[in-house]
Formats: sequence, C-alpha cells, structure tokens
Amino acid sequence: MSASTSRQAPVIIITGTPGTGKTTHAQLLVQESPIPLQHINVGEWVKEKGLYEEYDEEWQSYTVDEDKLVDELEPLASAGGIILDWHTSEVFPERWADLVVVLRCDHTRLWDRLEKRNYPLKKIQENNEAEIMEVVLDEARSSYPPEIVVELRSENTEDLEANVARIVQWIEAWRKNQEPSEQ
Ligand SMILES: Nc1ncnc2c1ncn2[C@@H]1O[C@H](COP(=O)(O)OP(=O)(O)OP(=O)(O)O)[C@@H](O)[C@H]1O
Repeated sequence: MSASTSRQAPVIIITGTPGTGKTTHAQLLVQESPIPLQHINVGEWVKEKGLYEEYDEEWQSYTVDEDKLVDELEPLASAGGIILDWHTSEVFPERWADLVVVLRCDHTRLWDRLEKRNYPLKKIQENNEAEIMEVVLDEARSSYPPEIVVELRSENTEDLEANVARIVQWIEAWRKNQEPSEQ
C-alpha cells in the first residue's frame, strides 16, 4: 500500500514517450476530475525552476538534477492532488504514486506528431524507437507495483476521452477507499 492513506487526494503519474499525449490527457483530467488536481508538467518545471545541470545542444534537452527535482516535488507529493506529467517515471519514489498511467501510441502516428513539432530527425528516431521497444512502459513496470500501473492507448480523441473517463472512475473509487469504514 502506498503512503496515500494519509492523503486527501491522490498522486497520479502520467508517463509515456514524448508525443503520446501526456499533457493533453492531464489538461482534460484537470477539467473532468471530481476533486481539484494540479497538473505539473515536469519538463516545464525543470526549466522554470532551474532544476537542471546543463542544456544539451545536440539533443535539445536539459540534463535534469534529479535530487533537486525530487526535493522540490516532495511537499506537493506528500499533500497529494497532483498529476505528474513526464516522459520518465523512475525518478519519482514509489511511495508517492497511487496510479501510474503509461500512454502508448502507434509509432507511425507518433512520428507524425513529433515531426509537426520540428524535432531534429535524430530526436524523432530516438523517441520512435523507444516507443517500439516499450522503454517507458518497462521503466514504469520495474519502478511501481503492477496493480497501480495501467497501459492505455492514445491514438485519437475517442481514446483520450475514454482514458480520462477511466481515470475519473479510478479517482472516485480511490476516494471511497479513503473514507473511514462505518462501524
Ligand atoms: N489521444 C490523442 N488524440 C489525438 N491527438 C493527440 C492525442 N494525444 C496527443 N495528441 C496530439 O499529439 C501532440 C502531442 O501531445 P502532447 O503534447 O499531449 O504529448 P506529450 O506526451 O505531453 O509530449 P511531451 O512529452 O513532449 O510533452 C499534440 O498535438 C496533441 O494534440
């Protein structure tokens, strides 16, 4: 059992290869959730709060200072009521997580989404390969108990809406579980 028993609201991690739809899901979930949730786009946080060691020009990405990141997020995770949106999950301690959603997408569709962002070819290839090899899914499965890791397809709007509805149902059930049982 996670540390959630002392929280009023859960910690939901939404992970997946870049472009699978984490931010799109998190934004809709904030709107649909029966309880207030704060969406933390971890990549943006890292930039805004300077939680990185350096900027890698070649890969056009930041090398994250993971210790600083975890320290910064700790109070928020302890309080609960957050969605952590990031392409990697193993950095977040197991005790934080109540639900880990891993978004998946067909790799050709993913390629198109990343191309639209004008990513360098190398970065598109790397992400595409990671999606095919299930890197993010494997990482989540090796970092959290299997019963809290859910793999969901994110190909189209129907998937998006169904996934968010499913997470909302999970939140309702989580809330019920937190209520003290009647004697
Ligand atoms: N289920 C979906 N149906 C249709 N379009 C989607 C879906 N998921 C994502 N997209 C589209 O794909 C693009 C990338 O989505 P988004 O920014 O949410 O991905 P991400 O996983 O958060 O990426 P990153 O890790 O780089 O932040 C956006 O243009 C978004 O509209």
